[in-house]
Amino acid sequence: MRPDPKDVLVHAQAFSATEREAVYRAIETRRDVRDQFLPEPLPDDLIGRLLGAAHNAPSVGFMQPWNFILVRDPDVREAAWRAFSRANEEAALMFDGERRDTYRSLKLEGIRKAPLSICVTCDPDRAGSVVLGRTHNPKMDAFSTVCAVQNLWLAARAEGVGVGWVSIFHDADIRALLRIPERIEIVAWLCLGFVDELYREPELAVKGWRQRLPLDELVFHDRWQEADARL
Ligand SMILES: Cc1cc2c(cc1C)N(C[C@H](O)[C@H](O)[C@H](O)COP(=O)(O)O)c1[nH]c(=O)[nH]c(=O)c1N2
Repeated sequence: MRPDPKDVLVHAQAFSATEREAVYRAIETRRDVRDQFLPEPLPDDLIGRLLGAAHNAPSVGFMQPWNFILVRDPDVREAAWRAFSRANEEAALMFDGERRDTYRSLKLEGIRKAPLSICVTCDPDRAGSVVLGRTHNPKMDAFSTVCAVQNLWLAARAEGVGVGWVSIFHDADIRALLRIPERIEIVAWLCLGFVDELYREPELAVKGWRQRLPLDELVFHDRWQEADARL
C-alpha cells in the first residue's frame, strides 16, 4: 500500500534570510586547508555530526556506497605522507621551468599536521549489481560518494573544522596501507582539524597558480558553445 502523501510530505518553505545567509556563507567561505590545522583532536560527537552530514548525501538508487575510514594513528598518517611525497615529486616533474618551481613551492597536503584523516571509499556492490540510475553510467556510484564528501566539507566549515582533500597518491599505496580490497574504489583522502584562520580566496588563486573563472563564461543556453568551452 502506498503511504498517504499527507503523512510523508513536509512543508518546504524557503529558509529565513538568516538561515539562507548561513548556508551561502558556508559555501562561499569553505576552503581546502593544507597548513592551518590546529593539533587538538576533534571530539567524537563532532566527528559524528560530520559523518552524519556526509551520510545524508544523495546517492544513485539510494545505494549509499560510501565507507569512512577514520585514520588517527600517527604512524599510518606518516606512511600516507611518504606516499604523498613520492607521488608529489613525480607530479612536479610533469611541469616545466618556472611552473615546476611554483608547483614545488605549493603546500598540497596537511596529512601529518591534521589530527584526523578520513579515507572515503565507494563500494560498487553496495546495492547489488543492477542499481537504479546507474545502469547506463557506472561512474554514478563514485559521483554519489563525492556528494558525501562535499556535505562533510560544508558541515565542517560550519563547525570551525578545516578539511583538505589530498589526491596526490598512487591508489595502490593507500590501498595497501589501509588494507582496502581491490573491488572498493578509493574516492578521497581528507585531512581534518580545527582551524582559526582560513584563506579568504582559494590558496591556489592567492599563490598565483590559477584564478577563479568568470561564471557567466561557463553558462551556456540550450546548446554547447564550442568557441567558449575551453578557457
Ligand atoms: C577532487 C579534488 C582533489 C583535490 C582537491 C580538490 C578536489 C575537489 N584539492 C583542493 C583544490 O585545490 C581546491 O579545492 C581548489 O584549489 C579551490 O580552493 P578552495 O577549495 O575553494 O579553497 C587538492 N588540494 C591539494 O592541496 N592537494 C590535493 O591533492 C588536492 N586534490
